[in-house]
Amino acid sequence: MRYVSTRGRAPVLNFEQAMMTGLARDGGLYLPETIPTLTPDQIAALAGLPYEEVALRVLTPFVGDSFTQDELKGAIARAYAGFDHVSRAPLIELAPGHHLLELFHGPTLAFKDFAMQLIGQLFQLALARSGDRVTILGATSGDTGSAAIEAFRGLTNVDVFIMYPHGRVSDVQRRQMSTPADANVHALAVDGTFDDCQARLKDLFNDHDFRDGVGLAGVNSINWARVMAQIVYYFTAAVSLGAPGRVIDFTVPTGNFGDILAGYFAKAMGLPIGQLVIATNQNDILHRALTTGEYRTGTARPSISPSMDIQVSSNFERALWLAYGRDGAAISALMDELKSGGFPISQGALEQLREIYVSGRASEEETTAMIATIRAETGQVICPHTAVAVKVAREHLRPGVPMISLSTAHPAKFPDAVEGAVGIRPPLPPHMADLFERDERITRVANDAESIKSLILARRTA
Ligand SMILES: Cc1ncc(COP(=O)(O)O)c(C=O)c1O
Ligand SMILES: N[C@@H](CCOP(=O)(O)O)C(=O)O
Repeated sequence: MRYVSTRGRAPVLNFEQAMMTGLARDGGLYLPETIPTLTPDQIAALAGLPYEEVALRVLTPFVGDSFTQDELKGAIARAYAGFDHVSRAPLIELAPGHHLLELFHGPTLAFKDFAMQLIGQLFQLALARSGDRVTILGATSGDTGSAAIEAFRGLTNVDVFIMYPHGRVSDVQRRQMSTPADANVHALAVDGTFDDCQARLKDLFNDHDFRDGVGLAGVNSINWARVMAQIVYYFTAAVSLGAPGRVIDFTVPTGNFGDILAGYFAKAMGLPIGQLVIATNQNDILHRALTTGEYRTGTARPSISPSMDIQVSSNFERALWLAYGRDGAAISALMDELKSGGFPISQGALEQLREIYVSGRASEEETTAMIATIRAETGQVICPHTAVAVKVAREHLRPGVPMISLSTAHPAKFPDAVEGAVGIRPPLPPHMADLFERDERITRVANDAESIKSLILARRTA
């Protein structure tokens, strides 16, 4: 499989190269040149298989010959062995026809573990083969950072620097990043928003001398491997409800657009997904883009679903590339316009996007109310990101078509929001029970590429 950049001017790479490269050298994002498909029989045959086997069958065509089947199979097995649920991604019925896909049974209690645990394994295989050392730089609104630290902590050939917006992640999320004692991981509190962190990340990737000098690698969803790994649970969930024999709808709480893009790829591979519903919180740039046709950024406002406090939605570039007929020059021009505030989406591209995605938003009050409603109706306690999805999903239910809402984080990661809605603080699982007794290690850093660069150069060992 060959991978091409959304901006059309970076080298074409194989899977392993694209994974180790992260951001393309022209500033774009890598995507597979063609989308592999599974026949209805191949999809039907996934029913009842272990998660790991489905992952192997779905991911193999994307990985191509970068890893042998044994290597990939071993990496998948190790990636999911630490999950605390035998199904890895269990599906529970919330109400007749409306299901929750629980994606928080990995070590850091959010859906990020599905991809991060796997790419942690694949990075180790690739680095062992090449003998290289890398410096991973990540930007997080809370969950990617903790998942990355968990996946790469303690490795001798990797340094990990995670930038998060100071004061804008939950206490649990911050402590997940700041308490690991491993010398190779560094939590950086940036004076800014998540969008600032992501922009600084791209600044440093686009500084080719620095990038090459420290062997910069990226594990945000700018890395195609992140999106790819998330395709799998769309298959396991849909097949367990009768796909390919019936159409299934999905609602995805959305910020950086990685998770819902994985849903699009599942659909393009042949999974009969009907609606793909984008659910945003009050930072609703994507909902506004779909409804008005104008993709315009602003400043993210802190919310009770902080992981989705995002205005510049990185993976939307991939969706635009597909909608603009894979025109790298057009995407480069649009991304330049985005730096000065935004752009109108062309009519043709907008029509294509609207054929694939629908959208909705949940205000702060609606999110809180939905946590309370679900608790009252089912006894279930859901996290605020999940509540955003459930609220929007309920507006898109269709008779006879099952709806699956993605439950992207464990409620214990956001105890204040949950307590504000239902008066209880969900307990952390046993492996994190002493999280608030552990020592924290945080470096405060200015929202400035040079300061972040100096810090990395001073701290890295790899
Ligand atoms: C808990 C949670 N839900 C939803 C999202 C949004 O996912 P994406 O950025 O892939 O759109 C995030 C952040 O990525 C998250 O951490
Ligand atoms: N919500 C994310 C933001 C980063 O997204 P990514 O999928 O691009 O890594 C987070 O929790 O950090």
